[in-house]
Amino acid sequence: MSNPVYLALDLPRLEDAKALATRVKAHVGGIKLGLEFFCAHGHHGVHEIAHVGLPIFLDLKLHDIPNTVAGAMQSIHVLEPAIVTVHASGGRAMMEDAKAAAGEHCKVVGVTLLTSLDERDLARTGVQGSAHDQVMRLAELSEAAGLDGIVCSGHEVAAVHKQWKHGFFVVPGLRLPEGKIGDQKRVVTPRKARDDGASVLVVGRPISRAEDPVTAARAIEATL
Ligand SMILES: O=c1ccn([C@@H]2O[C@H](COP(=O)(O)O)[C@@H](O)[C@H]2O)c(=O)[nH]1
Repeated sequence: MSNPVYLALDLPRLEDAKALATRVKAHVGGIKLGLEFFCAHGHHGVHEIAHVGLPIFLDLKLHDIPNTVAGAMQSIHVLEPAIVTVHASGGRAMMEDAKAAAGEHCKVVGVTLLTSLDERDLARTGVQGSAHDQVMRLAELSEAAGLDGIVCSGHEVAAVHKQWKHGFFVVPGLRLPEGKIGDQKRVVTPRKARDDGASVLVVGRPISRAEDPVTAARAIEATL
């Protein structure tokens, strides 16, 4: 079985990002490039990281009117990403158009509720009910729109997996028991997320900010 861990390269300097990806590449299954990286380094940066030889996950969390999101998907097509994210709250038409504009080999997944949010945050955005219900609702909408899967926390992945048998589930907000949680709120261990049905485990700072990133990546790998 291939390594489900994708390293989130949330680093401002391209040279540092390349060096880290090269160092840990034997212990992760892919590289996730998000907004911080893409805003700083764009297509050039993605090409540079692709030279490391691992699948690229573009976590751009697209969220706009359908025509604009479809245009953005077409613009990143040349980068041949394995996975791209859109916000499921962008609605069914937006997700349908995003999927239609994606390349044949690119999985499009819908972000349900960010792992940095909890029920209180959700209520402040005007959404009543539990985090669990919000994730289940947006998972259903993502499936109806033809997406490949969703992004959710490890708290919900077992329930989503039960409802969407062949879905592709990306789980960030992962920490070993002794790890610093930081700005994340809905957190589980990588092992629990995997056991509950996650397809991809996103790990950033527990590796990128570790004193020895190779040892940290190996320690996570050893738990799986
Ligand atoms: O709900 C979400 C969606 C995306 N992310 C991204 O995952 C990584 C997590 O980084 P850590 O350093 O391991 O906390 C980061 O790139 C986020 O943008 C998420 O955390 N939650």
